[in-house]
Amino acid sequence: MDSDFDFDRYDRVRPIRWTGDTLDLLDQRKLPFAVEYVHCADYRAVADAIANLTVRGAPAIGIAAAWGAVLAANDVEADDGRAALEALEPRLATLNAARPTAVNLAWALARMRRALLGAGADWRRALQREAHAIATEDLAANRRMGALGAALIEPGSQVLTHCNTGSLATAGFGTALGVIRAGVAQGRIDKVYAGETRPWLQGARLTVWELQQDGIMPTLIADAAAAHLMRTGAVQWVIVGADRICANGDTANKIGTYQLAIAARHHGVRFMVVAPSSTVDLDTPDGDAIHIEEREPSELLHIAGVRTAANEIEAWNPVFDVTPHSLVDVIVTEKGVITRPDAAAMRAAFG
Ligand SMILES: CSC[C@H]1O[C@H](OP(=O)(O)O)[C@H](O)[C@@H]1O
Repeated sequence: MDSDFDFDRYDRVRPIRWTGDTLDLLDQRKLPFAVEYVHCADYRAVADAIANLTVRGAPAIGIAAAWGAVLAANDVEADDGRAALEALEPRLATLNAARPTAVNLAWALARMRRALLGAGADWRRALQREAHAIATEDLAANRRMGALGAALIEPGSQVLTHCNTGSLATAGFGTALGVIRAGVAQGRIDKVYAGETRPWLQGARLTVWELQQDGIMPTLIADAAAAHLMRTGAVQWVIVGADRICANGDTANKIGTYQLAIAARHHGVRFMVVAPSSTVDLDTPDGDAIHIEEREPSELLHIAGVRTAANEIEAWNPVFDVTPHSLVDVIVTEKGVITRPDAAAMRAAFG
């Protein structure tokens, strides 16, 4: 992106703040009508905040877990990093178990383990440095992806996005929403449609609010309106994030992404997945191997605490789905753009 790109104008939200003693997390359960922070003083509070979606978004939960590992060390005495890791391992496992689908949790905690194994008596500083590096690298990756993804979008385009993949889901700027921010700033994107993203409403509550902070006014649509919108010819790209990208290019993302990809292919709308390389998991061969998180049915049966479905019924609430690589036109990471992703292309890019 041009050196004069005004990131400050297009990146005003920070969901994660390390104070030196606590991890302060913007409570995304209360947005857009309340801006409140939860102050986590120990690793259990961080694990709970990840599990209950106080903080959410694949890169953001990895960053939160990294700072959770720093908090976990507060009452640990050890002569070096290896001894500290032995004492910390059960706590890292608690953090890792908070949510299963996004690989970024495991990736971030693996980096924290490596930092400890290489540390001597200064292992606490090594942990803090690593957590800070993970967040700093994520922000830089997002800004790089913004430039790479926006360059693929023809001026005058209109796009559809799903869920929230912005500053709220990352260290800042966002993944798919970072591409959209950059595309708007460069005059390539004229209109942004945002899917509401039931049942947790990340689109209606988070993406719309986040873009408003930047002065970008999206158009909200019901998830069920997406295929009809594509049929009208109104959008040229569907741009989404990812929680795990497999060795063959299959991607797990927010529930509803798979049907967007099917509709996009049927209507000749191009489909872009944007995620940092920390979301790429070459150890997972394909989408069938991904653990899809299922959350409480109550999240589907209520909106804002008000029951919206008939009483005494069953509900099934998977919160991710898998889009096969064959339906993805491009994957954008900070390392580059992969066109028509498949196992060979993933090996060439990341192997
Ligand atoms: C850049 S965020 C990636 C990903 O995370 C979101 O899921 P959740 O809100 O449940 O954490 C969504 O799938 C985004 O696309």
